[in-house]
Amino acid sequence: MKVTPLRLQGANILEPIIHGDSRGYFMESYNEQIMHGIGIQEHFIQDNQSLSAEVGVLRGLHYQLNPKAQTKLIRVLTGAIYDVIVDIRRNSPTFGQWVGVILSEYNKRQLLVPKGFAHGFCTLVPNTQVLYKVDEYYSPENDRGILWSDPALGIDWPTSAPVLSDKDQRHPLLKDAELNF
Ligand SMILES: Cc1cn([C@H]2C[C@H](O)[C@@H](COP(=O)(O)OP(=O)(O)O[C@H]3O[C@H](C)C(=O)[C@H](O)[C@H]3O)O2)c(=O)[nH]c1=O
Repeated sequence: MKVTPLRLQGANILEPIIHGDSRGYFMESYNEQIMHGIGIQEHFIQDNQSLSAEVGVLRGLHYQLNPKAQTKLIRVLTGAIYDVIVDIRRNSPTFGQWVGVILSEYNKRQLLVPKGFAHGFCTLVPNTQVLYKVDEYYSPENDRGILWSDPALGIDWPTSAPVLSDKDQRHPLLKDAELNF
């Protein structure tokens, strides 16, 4: 497993070992012992999966408040996404800063998103399926969001006219968001 720290403290790109042969490939997409060996001690308790049919579907920016804040381990099964995380830890020196990475079925990269980050992605190809592990259960009462197009964030999304859920069209700006990290 190759680990590449991102410039926002605690966020990492993980690249598993791919065992290719004439049939295709095999990889251990998740191994708790290896995760613990590289310092990722979280115990993931829920797996999520989403399918986005179109290019330009944007889901986010989402997070759960403490005490139900989630660490997320994200990967793409089919297709490709531009995956974005935003540091929303009030005392962080990188508060309000974001990083974007491409995760795809081809690069098989995984993104570890620590608690205290808002997360969102935009699909780059049709029929993109995203899988992700979380270490806290879904908590609708603690589910919050930040507007994808918040000018204070200036996220360089691959489209200026994404396909959004009604909910994702109505999130507050970061300056107005409820935070407790
Ligand atoms: C997150 C979640 C949702 N749901 C239900 C709630 C809704 O009835 C339906 C769709 O939920 P939502 O529109 O929040 O799904 P996404 O827009 O894909 O949001 C997710 O994708 C972004 C990128 C994230 O980072 C979040 O983890 C997650 O919120 O699934 C559940 O039953 N369990 C869950 O864990």
